[in-house]
Amino acid sequence: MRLILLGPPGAGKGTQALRLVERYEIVQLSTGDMLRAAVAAGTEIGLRAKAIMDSGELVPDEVVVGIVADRIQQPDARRGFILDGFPRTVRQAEALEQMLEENGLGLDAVIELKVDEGILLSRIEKRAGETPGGPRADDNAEALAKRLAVYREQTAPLVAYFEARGLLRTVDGMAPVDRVSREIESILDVRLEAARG
Ligand SMILES: Nc1ncnc2c1ncn2[C@@H]1O[C@H](COP(=O)(O)OP(=O)(O)O)[C@@H](O)[C@H]1O
Repeated sequence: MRLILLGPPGAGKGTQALRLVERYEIVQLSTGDMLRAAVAAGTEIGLRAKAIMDSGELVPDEVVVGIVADRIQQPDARRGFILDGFPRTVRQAEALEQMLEENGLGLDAVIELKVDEGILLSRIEKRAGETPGGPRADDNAEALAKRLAVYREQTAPLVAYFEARGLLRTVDGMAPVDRVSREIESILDVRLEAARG
């Protein structure tokens, strides 16, 4: 099972990814988490990425594409993966398509979590208060406004991109967490059945 979770910051991608990881025995590949780990470890990529991330802008495509290309080759990704926070631009989506093709792999689904923008700030404030070790540097109103603008401009076009490829499924991200999970699972179970023939 290989899928993408698409949606604005605060849509619930990370929460849903954790549940799907257990159910389908696949790994969650969150480019945000990987970049934060690079920042914490003080690697060259981390040093380049920190200020960009803190402001809510996107890290350059070639940086994240490189990280993902390495990661999907790891043995634990062989059973499948959930991409959370990637792709975020059409160029990233094209690069993904190419790297999957080179590895003889395809995507099973792209799940769009649709939410009202009005609820995102309060969700992110809630997350900031719950994060062990303190809030993320970009979980504040100013960076969120930037992240939302970037989402609208650069990431939202991916909805049409994946729709055109017959991969897009939209789920109501305003519903309670369990309900969202059930909807995603029923979409994925149908795909798995179809794949089994
Ligand atoms: N695919 C990506 N392309 C470029 N930058 C990324 C990507 N994924 C994560 N980042 C950087 O990391 C930040 C945090 O990402 P993430 O944890 O996915 O946040 P969000 O809560 O907005 O989904 C982004 O604002 C961006 O600076």
